Amino acid sequence: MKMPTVKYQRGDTVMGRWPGSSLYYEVKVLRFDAKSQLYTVIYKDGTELELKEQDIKSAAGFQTRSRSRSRSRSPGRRRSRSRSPARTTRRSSSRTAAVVAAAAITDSVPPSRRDTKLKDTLEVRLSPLQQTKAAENNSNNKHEKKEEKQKEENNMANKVNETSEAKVEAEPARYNLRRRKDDGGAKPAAAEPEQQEEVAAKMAATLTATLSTPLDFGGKLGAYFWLLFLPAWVLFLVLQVNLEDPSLTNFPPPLPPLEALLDVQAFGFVILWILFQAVLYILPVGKLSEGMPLRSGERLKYRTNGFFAIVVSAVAVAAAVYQGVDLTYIHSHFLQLAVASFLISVLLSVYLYVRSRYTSPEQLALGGNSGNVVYDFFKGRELNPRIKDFDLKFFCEMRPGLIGWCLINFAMALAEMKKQGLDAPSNPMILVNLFQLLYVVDGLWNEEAILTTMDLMHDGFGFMLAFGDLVWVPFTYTMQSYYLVSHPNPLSLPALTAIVILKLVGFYIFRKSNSEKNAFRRNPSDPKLSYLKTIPTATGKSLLVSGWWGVVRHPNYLGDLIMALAWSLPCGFSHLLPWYYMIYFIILLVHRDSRDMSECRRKYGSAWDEYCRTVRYRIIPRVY
Ligand SMILES: NC(=O)C1=CN([C@@H]2O[C@H](COP(=O)(O)OP(=O)(O)OC[C@H]3O[C@@H](n4cnc5c(N)ncnc54)[C@H](OP(=O)(O)O)[C@@H]3O)[C@@H](O)[C@H]2O)C=CC1
Ligand SMILES: CC(C)CCC[C@@H](C)[C@H]1CC=C2C3=C(CC[C@@]21C)[C@@]1(C)CC[C@H](O)C(C)(C)[C@@H]1CC3
Repeated sequence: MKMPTVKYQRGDTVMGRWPGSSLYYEVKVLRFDAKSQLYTVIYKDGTELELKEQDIKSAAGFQTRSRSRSRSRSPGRRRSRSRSPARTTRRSSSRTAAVVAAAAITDSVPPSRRDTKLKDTLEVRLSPLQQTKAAENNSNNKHEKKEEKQKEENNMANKVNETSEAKVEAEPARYNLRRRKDDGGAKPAAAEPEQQEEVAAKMAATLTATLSTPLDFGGKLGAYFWLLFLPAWVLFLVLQVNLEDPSLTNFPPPLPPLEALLDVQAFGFVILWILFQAVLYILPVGKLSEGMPLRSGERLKYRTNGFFAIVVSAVAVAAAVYQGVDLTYIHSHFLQLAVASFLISVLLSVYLYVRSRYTSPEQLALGGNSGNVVYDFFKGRELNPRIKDFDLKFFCEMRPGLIGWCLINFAMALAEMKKQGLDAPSNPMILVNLFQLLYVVDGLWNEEAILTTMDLMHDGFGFMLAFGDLVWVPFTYTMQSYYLVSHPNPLSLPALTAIVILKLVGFYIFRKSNSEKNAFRRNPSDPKLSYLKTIPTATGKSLLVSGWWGVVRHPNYLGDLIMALAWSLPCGFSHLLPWYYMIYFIILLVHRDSRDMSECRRKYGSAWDEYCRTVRYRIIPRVY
């Protein structure tokens, strides 16, 4: 059969870009599909992929270009020394992989900038891989005294291979969009040594690309701004909500004297609360869940007993109230409690920053290592800071602030009864309490699912999250209930019913989509998910492209936003303050979405573009 007149013909040997990377490999053209405008090509190892014309280069032109760049050890040059583009001697695979990655990057860089770019890449980005090389050297020297260290380092070298193998196994042989049920015929590429190296090269390319993450949150200047603005904003909100007529025009609000802000007793209560949660966290109750594989291939274990923690906390609070403890103290000392939590979050962030200076590079997050002290302090450097098995980031994100949020809401309900002379909390107060309690309990019940979220997988633990978890969540997410204490807003039955329905719809979307992604990430071949379509990526992970994740790119954000709307509606429209959460949340999620988009584009390359072409909207179908 003759192929239609197209640029490359069947049987042509050309260079095909590996999806998601800048690496070009020698491939043979098998066919061209005029409808999809895709070439089916076959790699030397038998892998078949469908590529677009722009991802293919003529072999002749490519070799000429490669030769002229021979000093940067381009793919072309490597080809002349080994049988396949990424094939090198096994011993030096990791280092070579990194060089391959670095060389590949030069492909996309204009010649004038190539040298500097390559130099930067090698200097700045190779530290974990250099360690791997060091591990190899160490393992050769059997008489070295530092046996422990050697073991550790050898371990790491092995892990690179283990991950590679896992990835090769997971890597589907075709780059196509179809139901996974139909995958029967598609054999995964065999895990041969040279393929491990090839995958290591791909991993290195991905790693190198990801490490060059641009600074976020407005960069270094932005970090200064947020460090000052965030605490000031909390202070502003707390002072406002206490006023008879809270309004954004009351700016600046009357500032209380310093001694009114600092309260030793309030400080003590916050410390006690955190310690109480810490004790519940370390109790050997509940499941030990595995986190997602780290860059080293290791999987950390997390004690996911959050539901147990909130139940015990509720019992303890009920017992305290029964014993006559006046929880309205939380309402009357809200500002002091917020200031105490703020101080604790600052101390924690300083500790986190200092300890991150002594942590090995592979334990750092990919984004918080800019070299600028203020930016790194704000963004967080270490990915999973732990004291023995105690995971600080996981604990702070899921326990004191989150459960504290419910405790504060409950205290606000008591304060409302006291202030308004009611026998029971008002309907709006009950709704806000129940809605937010459901949100927190659900988060704790599905605690394992947080292990596949951005914060746990990608973000370092620094001021932003420490402050977010310990101050922002408990002291600003409670604005609606605080507001209702002194601003009653009676609701009609139809309004109440409509709000409840809205909340349930939002919750359904939120829960279903989060669970779908979590189940898929944990076990991509889960038979229960076999009806879903996926796009394979060069990293070995696939992307869901049907089900909830085929409706919009962040269905979980959509559900969360609908719920946020249902939390503000009970407070009515007289003031902007109870709507603060809704406004903040739109900004947070839109920013988070774009952060995630660029991260995924870097990680998954053309597969991500394909996903975005298939699923066109980000959060709201047909709108955004
Ligand atoms: N109440 C609050 O204050 C906040 C609540 N949230 C909620 O927390 C939850 C988690 O949010 P967040 O961590 O931001 O983001 P997600 O849970 O949406 O996680 C994003 C990650 O999911 C993976 N992913 C993206 N698209 C796909 C796909 N098509 N198929 C498979 N995997 C995909 C990617 O990671 P990879 O491919 O590496 O696995 C991506 O980095 C959300 O429900 C959000 O609404 C978030 C922030 C604040
Ligand atoms: C201070 C900054 C402006 C913003 C800080 C952001 C943090 C407050 C949020 C980042 C991601 C979060 C998540 C939850 C709480 C808020 C923070 C920490 C979450 C634990 C709430 C409960 C949910 O069920 C969840 C899905 C588990 C959430 C995960 C993300």
